[in-house]
Amino acid sequence: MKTDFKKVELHCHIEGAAPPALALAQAARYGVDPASFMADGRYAWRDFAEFIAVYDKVAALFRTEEDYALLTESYLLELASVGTIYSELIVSPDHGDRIGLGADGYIAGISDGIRSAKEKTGIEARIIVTGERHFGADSVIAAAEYAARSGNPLVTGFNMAGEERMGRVADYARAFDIAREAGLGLTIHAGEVCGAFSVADALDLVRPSRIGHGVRAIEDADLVRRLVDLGTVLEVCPGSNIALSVYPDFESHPLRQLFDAGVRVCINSDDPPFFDTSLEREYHLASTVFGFSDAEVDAMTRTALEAAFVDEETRAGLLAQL
Ligand SMILES: Nc1ncnc2[nH]cnc12
Ligand SMILES: [Zn+2]
Repeated sequence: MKTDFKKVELHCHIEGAAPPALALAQAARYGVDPASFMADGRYAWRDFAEFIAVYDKVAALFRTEEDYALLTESYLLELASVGTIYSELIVSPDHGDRIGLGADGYIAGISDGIRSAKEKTGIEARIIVTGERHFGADSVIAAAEYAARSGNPLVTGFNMAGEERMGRVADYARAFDIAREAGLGLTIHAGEVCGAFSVADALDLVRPSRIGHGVRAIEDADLVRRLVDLGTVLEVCPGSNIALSVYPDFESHPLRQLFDAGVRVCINSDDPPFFDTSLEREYHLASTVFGFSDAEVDAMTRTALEAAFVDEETRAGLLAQL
């Protein structure tokens, strides 16, 4: 088994990449009591709803452009150190607004972090603006409008994350129309907390080229065939799914079944320190627990690059590195 895979990640939330030690340092700096989101040096939550609430509290510890530049650069340097050549970061302008930094400062800090990591290591990265479902349809539409007019060449995609049980995809479809018209790549969290119907809704109403998670599509054989026919790429995050109890253990996780059925899948970490994971660990799990051969792991990395929201010249350069 190879251990030095070239790696690609399409699905990691920027605040979800904050190591607990950094969050604690930020809390001390801003005089925030960490007791409501951390215990014994770890993020503390018991279920998906609490996880989302803790995520938002951790996000509120990053308050300046410099805070975001440091967080972004640190995560990308870590990725580069384990052989990652490309990363897409899921970012929410709402978090910038909510701490008073504003969306522009928030994206500027993240962009600075991306540029300095690229200078130091060569790692390529892009920004996927996301609406947070639990902040309501208006805020998701505002996030799409922001992404559509951003003019920042690093902003190449639009996503929707957050509490999947809030509303139906139809309530948020307008946001995706705005992003599609602006030429952004589309991906959406679905089939994580909610069942196969949420993936079908996403395909019907958003027509995304990728889906965040999507693993619960396995509950509907016709839907699995539809994903195969469409070539939709699932950004699968196994460690996250186990930590959030979408599945009780890796043995019950459908990654292998989806791959064998011909669904295009790739491997991601989602919010690594929240789930005691890392992209490196997710790759390791693919080889060990899921039993993928080296060639199959490389094929998933290739799938990720084929589905990446980058221009064709950048894609060709990245594919050439595999
Ligand atoms: N796994 C996840 N699902 C939905 N929203 C999220 N935000 C951060 N991580 C998330
Ligand atoms: Zn996610």
